[in-house]
Amino acid sequence: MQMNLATAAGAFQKDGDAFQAGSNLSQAAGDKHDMRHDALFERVSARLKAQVGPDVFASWFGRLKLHSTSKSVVRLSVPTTFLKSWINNRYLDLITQIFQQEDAEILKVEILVRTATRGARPVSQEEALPQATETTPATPARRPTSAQSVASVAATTVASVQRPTQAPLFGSPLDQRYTFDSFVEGSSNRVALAAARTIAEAGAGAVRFNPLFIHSSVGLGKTHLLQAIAIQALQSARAPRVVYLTAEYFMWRFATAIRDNDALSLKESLRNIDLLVIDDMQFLQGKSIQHEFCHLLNMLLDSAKQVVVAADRAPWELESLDSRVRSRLQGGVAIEMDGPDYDMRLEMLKRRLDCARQDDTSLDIPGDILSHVARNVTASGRELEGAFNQLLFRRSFEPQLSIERVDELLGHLVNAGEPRRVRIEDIQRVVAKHYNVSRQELVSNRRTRVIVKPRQIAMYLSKTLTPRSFPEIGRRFGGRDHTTVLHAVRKIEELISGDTKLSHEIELLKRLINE
Ligand SMILES: Nc1ncnc2c1ncn2[C@@H]1O[C@H](COP(=O)(O)OP(=O)(O)OP(=O)(O)O)[C@@H](O)[C@H]1O
Repeated sequence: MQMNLATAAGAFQKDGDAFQAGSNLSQAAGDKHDMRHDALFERVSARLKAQVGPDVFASWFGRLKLHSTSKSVVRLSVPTTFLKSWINNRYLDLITQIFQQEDAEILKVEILVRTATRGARPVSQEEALPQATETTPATPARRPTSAQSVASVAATTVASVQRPTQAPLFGSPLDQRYTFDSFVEGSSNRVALAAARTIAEAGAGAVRFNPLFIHSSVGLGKTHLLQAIAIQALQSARAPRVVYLTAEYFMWRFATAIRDNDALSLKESLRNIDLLVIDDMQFLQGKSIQHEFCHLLNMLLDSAKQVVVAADRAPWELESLDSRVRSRLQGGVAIEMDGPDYDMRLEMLKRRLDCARQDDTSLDIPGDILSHVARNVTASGRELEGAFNQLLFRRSFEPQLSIERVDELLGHLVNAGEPRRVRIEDIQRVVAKHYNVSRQELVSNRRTRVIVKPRQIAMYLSKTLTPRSFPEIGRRFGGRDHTTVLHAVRKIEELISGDTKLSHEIELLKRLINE
């Protein structure tokens, strides 16, 4: 699972690279900024970085570029509509202020979307599509018309926060503790959080990423984030009709409706929702249920209603799903979340303690114990929650918990779920050595049999031994498409099932890699 700061920052910047070439061209064609302005931009960037901190800067401003300048207007460009909207909403005043401190003549700063600025024509929000993330496949996003803007969703509630005048539809219960306020932000989830907030707040002019697909391994906050979207949307003045469901609940509800001959009215009630939030998508099963879901998805997306989905894997890896559902889910934006780092884990524990203190003000867990737990319980938010509950429970009859005692109590959680991290480079090195080829050959374009098979085995091992996504593995093998990796993994799986020699060979390679 990899959504570290660099990839998070890169996630919305895919077209940035495409622009690089364009930018040179446009400069050759006489872009209106000179060395003086470049230096000004550099100074402003440095001050901005100092002000917002390197993490935030890397996430949101890493690909901010100077586009053009006139006497009083500075135009900056970013690769995606999402970034433009984000910066406009949150940082434009600050950026303008810094520019003005550097050059008092500057009156205005404008942010443009880069791909669209290539032709020197700033595009409107409606024209610019949200760009795919690094984990988004090439399938082009559908382009809703401006009249279909998700930003224009109107409103009612469905789940637990209901407007009294509206009859509720249906939904899984929302946990009111799962809010944006209680969600700890960090480099591993910054992009997902930003996208989630944008959808929940979606006012006029909001950017559309539809469907938004959030994926991560277990316990990393998908449910928390999805519920936060639903809760916040329900609180908004626009009062959208929100349905939050787990895939299992959807299945159960549809199966019951079909059994009771009530499917029509259920479908009718779902027609009018504005925001559909579906959790644990990997559990959606059954041909007819998937057919219904596909129908609902098509209907909502076609009428530009927002859909948010979470699963434990990327949309194209949801192999049990009907290909039409999968394809529709791939048409939006997929964002992967990674595990929390130490600072995030510590912050999660502190927030939990603050929360617990609201019920019992005498509660206290010393800072050194909290940081010890944050350092050692690394697997996921869920393990951390378990560790915290253990501490709280124990503390009531063992008030003086020592670090040693904490280790004893939490032994089963320490480093749980985190086997030694295997790196793709290690896999490539071991496989290359074993098959007597070079690492360069493994990642090259050569398609001779002696290279292709080891390459496929290395890809297979990368998928099974690391949490990397198909696109990421593809990139690490010479920039190949994710479908090539998928094909390799399937091929090797198939071969292993009928070829004992190969299966032993792979077991041996696994042992060598893990040594
Ligand atoms: N960034 C975060 N900030 C605060 N709490 C978090 C964060 N990430 C995870 N948690 C907490 O960790 C616990 C597990 O998170 P959650 O249930 O949302 O994970 P999940 O990704 O949906 O897992 P699963 O795949 O098993 O459904 C929850 O109590 C959640 O509040």
